[in-house]
Amino acid sequence: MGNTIRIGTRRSQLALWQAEHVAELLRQKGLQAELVAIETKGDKILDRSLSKIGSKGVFTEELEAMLRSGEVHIAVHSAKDVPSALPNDLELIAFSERESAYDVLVSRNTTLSLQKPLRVGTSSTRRRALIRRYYPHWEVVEVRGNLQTRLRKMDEGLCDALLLAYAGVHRMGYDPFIVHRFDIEQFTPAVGQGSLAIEAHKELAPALRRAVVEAVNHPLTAACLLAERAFLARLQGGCSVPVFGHAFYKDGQMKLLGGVMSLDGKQAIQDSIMVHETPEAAGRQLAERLLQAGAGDILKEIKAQL
Ligand SMILES: NCc1[nH]cc(CCC(=O)O)c1CC(=O)O
Repeated sequence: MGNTIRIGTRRSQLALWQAEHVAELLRQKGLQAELVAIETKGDKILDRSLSKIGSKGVFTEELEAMLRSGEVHIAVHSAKDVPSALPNDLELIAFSERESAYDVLVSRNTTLSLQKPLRVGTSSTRRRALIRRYYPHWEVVEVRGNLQTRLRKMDEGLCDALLLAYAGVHRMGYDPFIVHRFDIEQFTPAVGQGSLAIEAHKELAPALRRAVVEAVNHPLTAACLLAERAFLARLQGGCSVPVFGHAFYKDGQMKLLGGVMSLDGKQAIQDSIMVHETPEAAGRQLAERLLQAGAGDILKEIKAQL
């Protein structure tokens, strides 16, 4: 191929780690790769909660423009940050092998008791709702920004602990500050959590596209992500809505968990499905089941509140 594959990425340390991870996977296949890092709208807006910015894709728009102009061949995203509906001319061509998808509680105080009242920082409505439901004695503090910024805010006293994705905490080397790991069945992660999505223009040269898929795509993870994203697409939940979905393999069989929760955590509709047909069909089917059980009313109420 000869040419260097240019990889578009955000500029946060986590995004750079992730893009470098993809570059490394490409290099292991004998390809050349370099990063092109930019600052996105989502990185700049730190004073408003993400749920209030409204449109999804605040982390992806600028990278998508670079895919269209040809400045980069592929863009690396946290799969969780990619909206379920993509622009018509772009597609996700690969999903990396998923890191453990669960959420963790991070604190400098490693003897923290979860039974005590705590001020816990998050900016995710999913995590806020889950805290309200399962840890009602905690106070939720809005803490935004990249991981380093959030940790600094915690150190400045804004909160006692942060609720975060293990994947990011681990990639940044903050494992020593993990004080609790949440159960996936109870504290179900956001769709895509822990995996990286590779986005490309539909007209990317076929040989290049094939090489990237070959080097980066992890078929079992990709199958899970297809189920989760079909589930999310049917419910039209973005990162601003407490919708959660997580697929995994157990004994060679895929299982998809999914649910919707009201912002105050009081109403929850959740269910699971064993995936026998295509992952997409199972994702849609689980979403239909939740809608029949009343998830639509919860979603409508949430959208009116935001
Ligand atoms: N929306 C922020 C975001 N997007 C991806 C990750 C973590 C890495 C991952 O889920 O792969 C995070 C931080 C967090 O939720 O704690």
